[in-house]
Amino acid sequence: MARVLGTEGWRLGWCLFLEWARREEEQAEGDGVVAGWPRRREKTARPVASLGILGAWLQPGMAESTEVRKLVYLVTGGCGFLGEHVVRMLLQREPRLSELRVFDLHLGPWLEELKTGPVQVTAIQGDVTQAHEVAAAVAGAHVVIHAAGLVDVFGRASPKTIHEVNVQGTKNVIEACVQTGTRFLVYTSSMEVVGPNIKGHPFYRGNEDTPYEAVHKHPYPCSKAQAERLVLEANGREVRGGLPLVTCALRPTGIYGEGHQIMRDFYHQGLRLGGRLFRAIPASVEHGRVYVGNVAWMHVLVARELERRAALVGGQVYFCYDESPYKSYEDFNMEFLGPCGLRLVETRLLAPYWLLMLLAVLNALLQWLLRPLLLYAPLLNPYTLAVANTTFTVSTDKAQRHFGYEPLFSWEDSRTRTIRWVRAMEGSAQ
Ligand SMILES: NC(=O)C1=CN([C@@H]2O[C@H](COP(=O)(O)OP(=O)(O)OC[C@H]3O[C@@H](n4cnc5c(N)ncnc54)[C@H](O)[C@@H]3O)[C@@H](O)[C@H]2O)C=CC1
Ligand SMILES: C[C@@H](CO)CCC[C@@H](C)[C@H]1CC[C@H]2[C@@H]3[C@H](O)CC4=CC(=O)CC[C@]4(C)[C@H]3CC[C@]12C
Repeated sequence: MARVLGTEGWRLGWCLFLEWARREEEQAEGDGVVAGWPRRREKTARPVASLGILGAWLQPGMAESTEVRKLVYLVTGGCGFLGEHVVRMLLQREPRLSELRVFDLHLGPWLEELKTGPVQVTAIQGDVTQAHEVAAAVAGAHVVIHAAGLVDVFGRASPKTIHEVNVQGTKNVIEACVQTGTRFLVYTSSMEVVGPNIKGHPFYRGNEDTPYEAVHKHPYPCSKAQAERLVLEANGREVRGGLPLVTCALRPTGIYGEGHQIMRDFYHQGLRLGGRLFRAIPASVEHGRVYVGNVAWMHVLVARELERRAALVGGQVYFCYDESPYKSYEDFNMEFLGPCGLRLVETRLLAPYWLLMLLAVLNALLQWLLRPLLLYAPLLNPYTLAVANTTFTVSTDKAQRHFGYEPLFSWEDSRTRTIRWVRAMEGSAQ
């Protein structure tokens, strides 16, 4: 009996010691803050429950992998082209994730298949222009990746709508962070906040510090520039609970990869034209492009590092870059469309720049005339022609220096994946 009691007593003592150690550890993590992260409202189930408290000691690796799952992320625009890649990347590469909230005006059916994994995926159908919807989605999140936006350079939406979604929507996200105590905000900005400007000045292999006269007229770049400014100005604002907000902005150049709608449009246009696309832009005009997987990876990395390197990363902008080659917009597209059976026909003599501009202006005029009857929104308009026809490329290592970014996908990988995706479209939606 004494012996049994002795054993029980030893066990009890050991358990009490472990419990004491656990509480000490939690205490050390801070009051309501786990190493700078606000603690989740509901308590995460302790990972070693099935093994008993000793399990934590018996299987430290296992305990570690589940124990760390305590972060809640929110991705706005999570069902868009980039957003979907960010969502999938977070699930694959953010081991501390416990819940992933995907907020979008239009939810994708593919979200369902993500709901079976270890991370709770919460789909939220909502509108960033509605402050209360945004606040409800942000409440309790540790990190917000704000990728929702109205990407329209074709005149489909009115300038007012573009402003409401891109500027007011971003204001709502910032205010929601401040009100609910969310400390970390990553904003998906765009190269367009810099240029090309309306004067057509080239930006050749520039970086974040390259002087450039950023002059905008078009609603899309105007809205992105305004929204980016708001996000950067919000860095350091006190959020609920008294801690400072940490923000940064990522500026992708032209994103490409699986799911890219404009690539899809070019592919189908080529098929309609008997497997041909016609060169309109001189091959010497370089246009910066970056693979969607690498843009997503940059978001995941910077979101992770916002806390650890708040002083360095907070309030900063980073161009998104990888090993994609510098080429003209059309030549770059041919890297994928060529292997899928399209060819680029040289028409420089047939279509000089003045003629293209004439066509572009005609398109704009037609769009305006037809607006009361129908939406005419072709790819070619004076703005898209100017962007495609002005060199804009970046060469920088700022993201590598500040938060250790290296592209996850090589150029070969990015190319192969994109070609595979285009090939998968063959025969499908033609
Ligand atoms: N596609 C590109 O080449 C580039 C895109 N960007 C930026 O990346 C972000 C994502 O762009 P993409 O994925 O290309 O566009 P996308 O149109 O595929 O995705 C945007 C997502 O935002 C959602 N959204 C739009 N209005 C909303 C609203 N009112 N409330 C909630 N959700 C709303 C859309 O439903 C969509 O799922 C945007 O902020 C865009 O400005 C930046 C540089 C280049
Ligand atoms: C003249 C046409 C003949 O083939 C080619 C027209 C191509 C244009 C539709 C694209 C050329 C450059 C693109 C833009 C650029 O990549 C920068 C962008 C950044 C963003 O944040 C959103 C998208 C875009 C404006 C992108 C849109 C399509 C082009 C204008």
